[in-house]
Amino acid sequence: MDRPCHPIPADETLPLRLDQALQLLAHSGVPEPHGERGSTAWMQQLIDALVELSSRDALTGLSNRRAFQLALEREIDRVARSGEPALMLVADIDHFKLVNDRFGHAAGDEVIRAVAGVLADSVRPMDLVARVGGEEFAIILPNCPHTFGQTVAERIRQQVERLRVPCANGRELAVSISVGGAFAPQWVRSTPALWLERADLQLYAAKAAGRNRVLLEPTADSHVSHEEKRLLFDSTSFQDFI
Ligand SMILES: Nc1nc2c(ncn2[C@@H]2O[C@H](COP(=O)(O)OP(=O)(O)OP(=O)(O)O)[C@@H](O)[C@H]2O)c(=O)[nH]1
Repeated sequence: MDRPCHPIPADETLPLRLDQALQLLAHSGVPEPHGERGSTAWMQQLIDALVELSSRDALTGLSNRRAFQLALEREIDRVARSGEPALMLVADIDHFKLVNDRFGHAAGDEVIRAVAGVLADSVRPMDLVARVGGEEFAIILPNCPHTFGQTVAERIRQQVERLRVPCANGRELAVSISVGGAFAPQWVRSTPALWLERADLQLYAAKAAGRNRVLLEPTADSHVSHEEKRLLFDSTSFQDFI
């Protein structure tokens, strides 16, 4: 739950060391805040810029794992309160090690950047796309009806399949992704870890089934795990009725 935010009075006796923060922003291509240096408005812009920077993945500009975890917690709360369906997709580039081994790490980075671009362009502005590992991405799709899940995930997979990434000596690289997905259990309190684990299970299954495919957890009642039921009905007497 969001905590109330109170303005903090400035302490005139404590000089602020801002050089490193400003250097970090300059190094990341973020312009210095406008206005009078040290004023409250200036400080707020500085803080906002640092928060933004600490939420982004440096290679792709997508949300990073930290921002993803925060968004995941917020989404779980929202689903439990509103009952709206929300889908989590996890996508991993297939045989990515071969790209690095054959074409070099720089080409590998280009592929990661290009795939990130496709993922970001394939979803709605309200969806959150994050790079959560080396060649692994996660997408949270709030308010995504069950019937659209497969279509959305399949569209993303196909768009990556069509991608051609230019690399040294005029060649173009083609890659594929495997995608796993799971819906947040509606009206049931879940945890970020459990939701992610269910999507990951589908990703492993997609890899094991041959890669370059989408597998979503079936949306039957059975998708509410025992652990999630325990979180909702934290009493043994209720569990017997489920
Ligand atoms: N170029 C580049 N490579 C990375 C980065 N992060 C991780 N990697 C590499 O990504 C590769 C991931 O390989 P694996 O986990 O073996 O998986 P894979 O080859 O994609 O095979 P499957 O996932 O089983 O299809 C490793 O070689 C890592 O070194 C990065 O930021 N840039």
